Order: sequence, then C-alpha cells, then structure tokens
Amino acid sequence: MGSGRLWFTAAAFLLDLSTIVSLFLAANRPFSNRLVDLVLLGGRVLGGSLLSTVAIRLALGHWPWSASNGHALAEVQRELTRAISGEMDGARQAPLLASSTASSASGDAMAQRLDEAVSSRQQELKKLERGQGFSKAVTFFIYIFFAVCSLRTAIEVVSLPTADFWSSFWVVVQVCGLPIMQLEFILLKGLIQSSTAGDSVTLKGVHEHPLYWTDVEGKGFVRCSLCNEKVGELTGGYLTLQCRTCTANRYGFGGFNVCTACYRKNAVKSGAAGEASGSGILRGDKGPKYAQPMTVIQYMKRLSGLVRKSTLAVVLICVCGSQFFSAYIPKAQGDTISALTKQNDAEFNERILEFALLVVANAIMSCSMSIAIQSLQTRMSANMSVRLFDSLLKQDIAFYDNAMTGQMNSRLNNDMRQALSPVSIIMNAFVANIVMLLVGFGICLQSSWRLTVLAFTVLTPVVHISAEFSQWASKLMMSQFTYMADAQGSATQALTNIRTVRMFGARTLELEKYEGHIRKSRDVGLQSAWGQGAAGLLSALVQQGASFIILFYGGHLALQQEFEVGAIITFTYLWNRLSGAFTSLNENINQPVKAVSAGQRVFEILDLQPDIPEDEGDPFPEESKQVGIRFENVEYSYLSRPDKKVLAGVTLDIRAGKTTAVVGKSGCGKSTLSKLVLRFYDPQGGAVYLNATELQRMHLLQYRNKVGVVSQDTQLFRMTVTENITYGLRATEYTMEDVERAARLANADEFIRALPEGYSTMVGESGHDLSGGQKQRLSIARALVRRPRILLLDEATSALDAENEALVQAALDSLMHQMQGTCTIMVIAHRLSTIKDADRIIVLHEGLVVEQGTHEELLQIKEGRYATMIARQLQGAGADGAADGEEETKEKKVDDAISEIMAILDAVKEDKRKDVLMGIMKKAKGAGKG
Ligand SMILES: Nc1ncnc2c1ncn2[C@@H]1O[C@H](COP(=O)(O)OP(=O)(O)OP(=O)(O)O)[C@@H](O)[C@H]1O
Repeated sequence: MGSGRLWFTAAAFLLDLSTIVSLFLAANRPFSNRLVDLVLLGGRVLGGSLLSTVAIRLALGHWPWSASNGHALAEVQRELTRAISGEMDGARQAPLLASSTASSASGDAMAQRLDEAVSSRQQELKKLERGQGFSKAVTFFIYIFFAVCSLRTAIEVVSLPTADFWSSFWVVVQVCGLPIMQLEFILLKGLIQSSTAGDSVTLKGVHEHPLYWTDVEGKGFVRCSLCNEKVGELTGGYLTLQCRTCTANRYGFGGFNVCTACYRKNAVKSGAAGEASGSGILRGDKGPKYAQPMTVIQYMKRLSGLVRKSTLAVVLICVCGSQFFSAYIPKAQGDTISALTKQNDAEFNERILEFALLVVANAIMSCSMSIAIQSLQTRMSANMSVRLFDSLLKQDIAFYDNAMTGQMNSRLNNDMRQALSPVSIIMNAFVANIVMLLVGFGICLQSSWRLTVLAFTVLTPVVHISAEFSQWASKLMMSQFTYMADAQGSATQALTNIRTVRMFGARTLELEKYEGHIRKSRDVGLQSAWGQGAAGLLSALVQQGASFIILFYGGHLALQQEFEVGAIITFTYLWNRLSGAFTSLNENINQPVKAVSAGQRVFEILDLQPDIPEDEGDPFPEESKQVGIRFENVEYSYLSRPDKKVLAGVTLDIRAGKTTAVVGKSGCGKSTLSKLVLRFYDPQGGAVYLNATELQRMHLLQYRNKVGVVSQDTQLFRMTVTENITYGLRATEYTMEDVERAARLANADEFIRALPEGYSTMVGESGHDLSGGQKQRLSIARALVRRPRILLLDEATSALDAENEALVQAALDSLMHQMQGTCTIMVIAHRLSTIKDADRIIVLHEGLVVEQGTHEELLQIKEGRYATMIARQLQGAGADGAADGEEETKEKKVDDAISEIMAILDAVKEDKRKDVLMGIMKKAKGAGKG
C-alpha cells in the first residue's frame, strides 16, 4: 500500500475518533455559549461520522488483507462458486468435489486450472483469516476504548447541573451522544470486518444473510444446516458457506452453514428457475414446481395464521403481564427497604403488602405465561402436523416418484420442529425481554435518571464482550469434539479390523494414531478450560463492575441525601434482570432468520396443490350401470424420463363386465396402463374414458373406491387382519360376515383362523409375519370386500413360489369367477396360462397395442407375438425340467413333486382341492408338451 493511502486511512480513522473525543470533551463542561456549543458539537458528530465513514470505506478497499486486494481472492472465489454451482463440467469439479473423474483433454486442462485455483484459494483464505484475526483484535481494542470513553462521558454528564431549562437541555443533548458513540462503534466494527470478509454469496429462499466461504479443515467440524451432514468428504469437501450474523452459541450449537453439495443444489435451482425453493422435492403430475422465497415477516405471519387471533392475544397478555410484574418486583423491594430505613410503620406495612401482592401476581402471570407459550406451540405444532400430513397425503403420485421417504419424514419431523422452535424464542426472548427492558428502563428513569444513564452505558460493553468470548470458547469446544470423534473413529476402525491390525503387526501404529488424536483433543480441551475460565472471569468482572458503579455512585447520591437506599436496591436487582434480558435478546436475535429456511420447507409443502385433485368431479355411475374403460390414442412418459415414451398412442377397450388381459414383455408398459386406469397419472396425449366420461372429470375418491386392486407387491399395515382386509372402508360400510366371506373366497379364511388371535391378529408393518402367498390372499380378500365395479389384477402371482402361486391362482380364479358379469376385470399377467380364458387378450409391445383377440384367435396369427410368447414360455418350462432331470433321478423328482402337491392340498380347504389339483395338472401337462 502506498504511503499516501496509509496516511489517508490513518486520517480517516483519527477523524472518526475525533467525533468520540468531541463528545467526550463536550460532556466535560457546562453549557456556556449556547449556539456555538451546539453547532460545534452537532457539526463534529455529523460531519465527523459522515466524512470518516466515507473516508474509511474508501481507504479500507486498499488494506493489505482486503478481499478486493489484487482481486486474487475474489477471482478464486468466483471460480469456486462457478465450479460448485455446476457451471463447469464434471472434470473441472473433480478436484474440488472429489466426485467425478476427468475424461476429456479440455477437461484435464480445466481440472488443472481448478487445481491451481484451489491451492491459491487456500493461500488466500489463510491470508484472509490472518486479516480477520487482526480485525478482531483491532475491533476489540477500539471497543474497549469506546466503552471507556462512553463511561467517562456518562460520569461527566450525570454530574452536570440541571438547574434551569438550558442546562437540562444541554444534559439531554449529551445523553443522546452516548448511543451515538455505540452506533459509531458498530459502524466502525462493520467497516473493519467487511474489509476482511471476502466475497459473500446469497442463497435466496435458503438464508437471508450473506454467506462467506470458509475452509474448516482441521478446525473442528461444523454441520450443514440444510442436510445435517458433518462438513467433510461426504458433503463435497471441507469448504463451507458460513453465516457471520448467525453465530454459534458457547456450546457450538446454532450458527448457519451450508455445505458445498447443498450450495450446489440450491444455486443450480435458483439459477435454473430464477426462484430457489431450497427443497428439491416439489413436483406435481405436470412437472416441477418452485416456491417463492420467504422473508422473516412473511414467515411470522404464516406462523401466527396457524392459531386463532384470540389465542395469540392471550399469550401476549400473559407475557407482557408476567414481565411487567417481574420488572416491578425490585421496585417494590426497594420501596419496602426505603420505608424500613425511614422507620415509617404505616408506609412499611403498605409497601410490604404491595410487595406480597406483586409476588403472587407475578407467580400467577409467570405460570400463565409458561402455560400460554407451551399451549401456543403445542397448538401450532398439532395444527401444522395435521395440515402437513394432509398435504403430503394428497400430492400427486409423481411427487412421491421423486421424493424419498426420508425426505418426507424429515419434513414432518425435523423441519417442523425447527420451523416452530422460534415460537417460544420469540415469546420468551423477544417479547418478554423487550417488555422487561422497556418497563425496567422506565422504572430506572423514574428512580434516578443519572444512575440509569450510568447503568445503561455499561450494558452494551458487557454484552458485547461476553458474546465475543462465547464465540471463541465455542470454537475451541467444537475442535475438541472433532478430535474426540477422530479418536473414536480410528479406535473403531482398528477394533473392527483387529485381525488385519495384528496380521500386519500394526498395534503400535494404531495406538500412536489414537494417542495423537487424544493428545490434540486434550490440548484443545485444556485451552478451552482456560478460555471458559477467562470468559467467566471477564464477564463476572464486567457484571460485578457494573454493580459496583451502581453501588458506588448510588451510594454517593444517597450520602448526599439525593437518593434513597431503597432505590439502590431497586437498581441492583433490576440491573441483574435487565442485563440478563439484554444478553438473551442479543443471543437470540437471529433465531427467526435461521428458522425461516426450515419454515419455508414446511410451508412450501403446505401450499403445494396437486395437479390431480381427488375430491371434485362427476359422481360414479349408479350400481345398475356396467362400466367400461377406453384408452384413446393415449401417450405417456414418466416425468423423470421425458424422452422415453412408455405408451405411444394406445387405443384399447376394457369392456364392461368382461375380463380383459394385457400381456407383453417386461417393461412394455402394462403396469403403466393400470396406473393410468387408477389415474395415478394423467396421459400427456389422448384420453382415458370411463363409459363416455373422460376419467379426468370423475370424482377421483369415489371412483377409486369402486376399483379393487391386487398387485404384485401387497402392502399390509400394522393393524389386525380384519383392519387390513377392510382398509379404506368405514366401519359402517362392511360387516364381519362380509370380511369372512371375502376371506373364504380368497382362500385366506383357513390360515387366518389358524393365527393366534384369528381375525384380530396384528400383522407386521410390511406383513413380515405372513408369507408372500398369505399376503396376496389377504390382498384378494381386500379387493373383494369392497365389492368393486372394476378389478385390476397386476401380475398378482409373479413374486410367488410354485406352491404359493397355485394357492393364490386358485383364489384369483375364484375371485374372477365370483365377479364375472358384474365387474369389469383387467388382468396383467406374465404367466400366459392364467389368462387364456379371458374374454379378450391385448398384446402390448413398445408402448403400442400390436395384437388383440381371444386366446384362440391370437394363436391363429402366424408368428404373432402372442403365439411366440406362448411357445417361449412352454419351452422355458421344458428346459427347466430337462435341467432338473440331469441333477436328480426321475424317480426322486416324481416323489418330490408328489409330496409337494400333497403339502399344497393339505393347506387348501377340501372343497377347493379339486380346483387346485386341476390347475397343477394343467400346468404339468403344459410343461410336458414343451
Ligand atoms: N415411476 C417411474 N419413473 C420412471 N420410469 C418408470 C416408472 N415406472 C416405470 N417406469 C419405466 O416405464 C417403463 C414401463 O414400465 P411398466 O412398469 O409399465 O412395465 P411393465 O410392462 O409393467 O413391466 P413388468 O412386466 O416388468 O412389470 C419401464 O421402462 C420402466 O422402467
């Protein structure tokens, strides 16, 4: 830096200090030459502040540790930001994110550039950190200087005479100078810190404050506030975006950090859509959706909208009342003691009664406040949980295709807890403390304005110094946690691989590694102990020092008969409460900002409206009318793979009251057809009709109530067998006879009765305590009991072994038999033998209907797909048989088959045995032919 600039900086700095000194000097003498005094003081304060601010701002840009110096750091940070936000290709990101491999030649060159950028970043960040350390030290000393100046000025001001109007006016002007000094300090601190801050990044909709890149490698861990991962390898490196406004508390909790992976997701999203939602799971049937970023005010409004206005009013009244009485108690105590010192019986009795009443009122109000805040939070939480769950339940199926269960659980639990956490903080730390400070300040002023000026002048230094030490102590503590975690990690690894450790004789090596981590943790722990001690000592000194000033100055006033002893007591008690309130306000000032991101994630789901609403539309046709389904030129692609047309113009009829089978090779779109019938998705081209009505116009809840589904993966709930069978029906919609009848038809009655508590037996979360075949039979009973008008059987036996398949197939046959004529049935089958009796068979291939007709008609088509599929399946069965034959003797195989058949028949009720046996024989015959 040139010497001219150095002088410029020094001059600006001195100019700023001169403002303070002018205030200080002005306070030193009484008001004499009114106009000149006022102009001089006003001019110095305004001109000095303004000029010095501008000058310092200009000068700071050229300080040696400045971020903009030579633009080196700014360039590196821009490079990093671009790399992380995905503007560069995978190869360029590789060294930074350790995720992809460099491939192309240009990629290699880019990767090298980024490598260089990363190493220069480390050097620049180190330089920046040195600058930050220096700026902290400078700020600290300036603050001490300001605090001493303010205190000295306050002492001078309070001793000025206030005999007439003009001298009182002069005192008021001087008193106003005290907060100006504090403001000057805050301004100066901001300027110094911003010069060493580096480039900031703003993540709209994620966090309101600017975030700064920080390298946390080897300096204790931080957790990403978005994904909760420890910043490190898993989160794409040791870089973190840190908020400097939201700082961690003394135990290292709190603060706001975003890891590179989360930054990347959010930056890409905001870049691509122009609006960041911070979530990544918002989408409906028609595509992704983006939420508007939320401000703190909007968030507060939404929170308060969760409860009635009257509930909020009650809480506010309780909080204000409790704080009012709490601030008034020291006054009553002081007054009582004053009456005592005056030996005035009547006044003492009056005061002590007043004190007693205040104590009772305060206890009642505190209790009411605690109940009111708890109730408010509980009501909000209950309200929000139900709305959130409702919103999650009603979303389009496309939403769930994208969202992971973990993400949704996180919305329901973590995000909701975090979003609601500021409720008690706002009430306890904001409303309560502000009321306490206002009432306390009023009482103090009423008792003695002089003592008030003195006490409040030392309040800000106390809070500032304690906060600085807290931060330092928290960093040390976090480092200790990290080294302990490293030690635990290395011990676990060594013990898990103990054989390898011993095999390679690495016992001593492992011990040294472990000892190294423990030693570092011990050293930081010792440092932390000293740090905590020093922080405690300093804040105790400052706190007690303030009490000392109150006692010293108040005592002198009392000795001069200007002040009552009781007022000193009032002041001392109030001081403790007010400093506590101020510290708590200072510590929690950023809590709502931190909660906004969690709040945004919750409210964006609450606001998300599905593209396929379920509870509006035309009613389902009445009972007497049969329903048929028609696909007309239907086209469909899944949102996650828009380029792949799963259905490419399908036209087909699922005729009313008939059985229609859909076959085709795996992946040809059979299940997608059934999902469109259920209207899980809407086609992108063409339409699905129910009789003559387009499916999109039907009342979806009513419609789905009339559809019975048996799919390959039956999901059972942790409920009784009966509840599982009647799932989705209200108690008035079925009788126990209906349930048992459905179970009998589904071949399930016998095994259900054999369960420990029959129909009342609880089955596991995913039906773990039932076999696959038993689950399927429950699912068939579930479909039957609803008396469906449309039945979808989607490869219901595909996941079963031979024994279970026969049982389930028998149940399905009986189900179809039962439903024939009254219900429209769509069967998706991969074993063709099961559908050859269908009224119509539709063959799908690559998203198109290629053949349709009855079994016999389709077999007639020479080299038709259906005929080929049948031939292949028969061959497959034959080939299996031949292979088996090589391994076992024919006799053994027959014996095994017979015992298997006997076991199956044993498990089947007597009246069903014939059907099952016939089914097995047909299959055996088919396989034999092959
Ligand atoms: N939720 C989804 N998101 C993206 N693609 C999907 C989804 N579900 C299915 N697909 C794809 O759509 C195509 C058709 O799937 P579909 O399940 O309809 O086939 P299928 O004929 O029923 O197959 P299978 O007989 O194996 O069950 C497949 O390529 C599949 O990978």
